[in-house]
Amino acid sequence: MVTIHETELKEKILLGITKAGELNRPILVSEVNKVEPTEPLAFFNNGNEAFFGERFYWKNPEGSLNIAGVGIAAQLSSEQAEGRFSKIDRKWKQLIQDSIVSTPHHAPGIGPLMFGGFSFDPLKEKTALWSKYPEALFHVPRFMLTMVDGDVYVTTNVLCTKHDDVSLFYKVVAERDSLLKEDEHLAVGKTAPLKGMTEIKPAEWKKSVTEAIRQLNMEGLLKKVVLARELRLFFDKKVETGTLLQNLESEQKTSFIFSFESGGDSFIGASPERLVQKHGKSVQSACLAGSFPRGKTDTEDRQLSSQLLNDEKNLAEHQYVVDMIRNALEGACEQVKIPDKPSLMKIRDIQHLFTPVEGVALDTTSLLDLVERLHPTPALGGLPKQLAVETIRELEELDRGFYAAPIGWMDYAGNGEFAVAIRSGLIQGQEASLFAGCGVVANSDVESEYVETRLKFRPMLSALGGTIE
Ligand SMILES: C=C(O[C@H]1C=CC=C(C(=O)O)[C@@H]1O)C(=O)O
Ligand SMILES: [Mg+2]
Repeated sequence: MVTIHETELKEKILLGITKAGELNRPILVSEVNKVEPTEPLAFFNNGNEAFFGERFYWKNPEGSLNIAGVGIAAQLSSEQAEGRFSKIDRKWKQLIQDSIVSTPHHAPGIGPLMFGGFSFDPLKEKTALWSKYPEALFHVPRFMLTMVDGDVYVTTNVLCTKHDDVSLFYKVVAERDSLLKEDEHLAVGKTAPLKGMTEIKPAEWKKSVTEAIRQLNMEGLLKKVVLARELRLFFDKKVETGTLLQNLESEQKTSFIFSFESGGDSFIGASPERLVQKHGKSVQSACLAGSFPRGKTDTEDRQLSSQLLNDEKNLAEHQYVVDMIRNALEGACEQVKIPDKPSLMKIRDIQHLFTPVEGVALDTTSLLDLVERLHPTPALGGLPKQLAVETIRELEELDRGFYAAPIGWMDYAGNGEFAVAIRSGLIQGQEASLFAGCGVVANSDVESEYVETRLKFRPMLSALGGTIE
């Protein structure tokens, strides 16, 4: 049980209500309290009854930052295709500019923060699958538990309007107390039994890969295109997302673990791929493309690793990503440092070619500028960017929604981090869709690409109690 001895929130909310009247717009009031160690996943689970559909969850691969958001104080969204990144950036800056923030604690990820993401391609025709997720969607949580390097903080965010009164304070404190006083039971065990699964149109998918290979061999501009497909799962009961997150955490220890709820659906994943992190001026990104299976024994695994590091097709697939990320960041950074050769990232179900990227941002560069420049990298779209996205729009049957797009957070100081939402799935009650794609280049082989996508379904499928060869 966590107790917060309230000091200033009431005063600040009353101030917020007055300011909202003066400026004639809602004012965000935010307070941070340090609390006894509490698991963010337990806090997330405590919100299951009262706040289902209004939560998010985030854990970085290093395990140094773990955030759970419950409830929605404010929502920022965009249905526009053009300028959606800068629109969200502007809306966030406006909200923060007038806000009243009360905190003696300063670190990326505590205090007012928005969590959410963007769709992969706003110009792709939409299906019912992603009806709960617009082209850009961010939530400022009502309550947020952040664990930073082992210390735990609760942020309370209240959006005050001129019509509110002091009862708002009592309501918020009662909600927060009930969230924090719940028995912090960690969900353990199994998710709902898996009843069946269907690969969505695998033959059509292979045909589009064949067509992409044909186009890549035409001596045109297109160098690489990433094509993805869907696996639909059916369960006996509603999937417990808290349990799913716990399974992902224990099975995918070095990945970003994320969940973002909207209107009753949950978009969840264990992504190994950082799109970009910005802390102050320091920028980190990563190139992750080129894949081989893991070996069954150490010897076989080492053999596969050395083959991957020397495989021409995978090295080409990887190099396109390195070149594009260098280009994208050079316009927004003073310095960009990238090693000459890739190393390996080995995760439970697969191994990848990996090149880390470091930069120093220009003073004028915001995190969402970097996201816009990078999305989609050739690990998710292809090369050249525009042509690859158009090719995907035409050849791929899947409505990607938030799959393969940026997901993450940005705080009031402009710090934040976005992962690429791969190894992910959309949970819809008793059903789920998992997504996996692969980088197709001129000398790709259709059958091997198909097998590669099967490997990429595994992290989510295993955490949901399924298997695929
Ligand atoms: C598009 C996906 O993976 C990307 C990231 C790493 C390796 C990839 C590859 O080797 O094809 C993909 O570019 C996915 O997992 O759905
Ligand atoms: Mg590949």
